[in-house]
Amino acid sequence: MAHPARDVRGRDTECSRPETVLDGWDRIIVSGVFAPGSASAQKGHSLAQREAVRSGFEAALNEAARYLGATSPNPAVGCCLLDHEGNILVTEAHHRTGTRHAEALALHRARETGVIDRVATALVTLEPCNHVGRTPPCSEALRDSPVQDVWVGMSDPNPVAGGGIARLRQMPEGRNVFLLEDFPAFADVHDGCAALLAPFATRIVRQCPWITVKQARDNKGSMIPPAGRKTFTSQASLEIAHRLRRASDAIITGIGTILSDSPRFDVRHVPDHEDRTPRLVVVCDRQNRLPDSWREKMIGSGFRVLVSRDLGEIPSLLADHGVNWAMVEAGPGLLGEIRRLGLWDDWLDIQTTPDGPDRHRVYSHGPTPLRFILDEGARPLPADKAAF
Ligand SMILES: NC(=O)C1=CN([C@@H]2O[C@H](COP(=O)(O)OP(=O)(O)OC[C@H]3O[C@@H](n4cnc5c(N)ncnc54)[C@H](OP(=O)(O)O)[C@@H]3O)[C@@H](O)[C@H]2O)C=CC1
Ligand SMILES: Nc1c(N[C@@H]2O[C@H](COP(=O)(O)O)[C@@H](O)[C@H]2O)[nH]c(=O)[nH]c1=O
Repeated sequence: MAHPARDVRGRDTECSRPETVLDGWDRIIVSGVFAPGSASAQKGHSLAQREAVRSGFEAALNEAARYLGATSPNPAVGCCLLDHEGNILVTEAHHRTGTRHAEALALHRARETGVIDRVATALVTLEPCNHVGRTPPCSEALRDSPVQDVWVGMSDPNPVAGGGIARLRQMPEGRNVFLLEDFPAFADVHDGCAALLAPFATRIVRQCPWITVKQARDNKGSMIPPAGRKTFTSQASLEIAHRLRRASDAIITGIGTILSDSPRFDVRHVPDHEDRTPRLVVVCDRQNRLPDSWREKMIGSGFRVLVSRDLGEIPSLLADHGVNWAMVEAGPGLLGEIRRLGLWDDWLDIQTTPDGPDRHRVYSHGPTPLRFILDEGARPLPADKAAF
């Protein structure tokens, strides 16, 4: 099949951000250096403070990314609490809808572990909420804590939950709210927060999920596995594909894939969240060819199965089901249609090479949550969470 980059360029005209091509996964870890005289320095932050903010956000992002796919329809959010010297005291994340938000959980842990009086700074990847939902407003939790400085990674695109920054700005003199977007030296950290939020933000703003296509090709460019097999990529690539399954809320596939492979679509090569919501599979099938046996097997394994005769309706259908991030695992037939309609946000192209490791390319229209999927191999799970 032809190279997907052509479509990316085609859609660039509609995009405010330039095309991002990430080649391999070693270059997309959050990192960077501070320019001397940066906005942060002008606003009176020392180098040590800026480094503390950077490493705190990195910790918060990595922790939150582990819950992508578990929090929906809520966003994945991380929070890191620092002491007066900039040391990390607590890093926490939102785990799933209905449970404590990241800030509230981090403050709770700080109280539980007796470090609350040492907390000076809170770094939050998303604007703290300001409404009473299933949990109390995080803006109040921060206001009623010893936190002096709050750093906010992204403002909340959800009109219901916004207003937290304004509320925090009413904190008494001497307590500050900083937005990453005001600090050019933190542009890459801000991009990290945008990438983490992209699935949720897309659903809220566009009423459709973030859609990632995962395409595996052999060394001749074909997507078709050898006879008798379903996959041909390396173990490392399968792990990436299964991390993507774990992080996404739904799989879009085509009837051709079901009939050829009878895919399981479960998460096998990486640890899964025990308590994640049942996965949703949408099968594009216009002629009712879906075998009952496959559907029943999937439902028996805890999946919900929807059938669609109209690919174009799928994004809004998924958004109605609270899906933030959908991945496509389909053959060349459906991928051709998806490309033609421009129904994708990023595209992971895995190509096997004759000798040596597979080659991974990501095509994206902006900060892509795939960075967290590709990056995870470098981050072993903490011992206490390894068995989640
Ligand atoms: N390497 C990889 O990453 C992957 C490879 N594969 C391989 O791909 C092969 C199967 O490929 P293929 O047959 O193309 O299968 P697909 O999964 O791409 O399904 C294609 C079918 O989707 C339906 N469809 C197409 N467009 C639309 C639309 N606009 N709306 C609704 N339905 C639509 C059509 O069926 P109908 O006309 O009946 O509705 C079409 O025949 C297998 O060998 C499998 O192993 C599969 C997944 C991933
Ligand atoms: N061929 C191919 C992939 N193909 C996808 O994996 C599905 C099989 O999933 P499961 O039944 O859960 O093992 C298959 O139907 C197709 O969607 N994936 C990859 O990472 N690499 C590969 O080489």
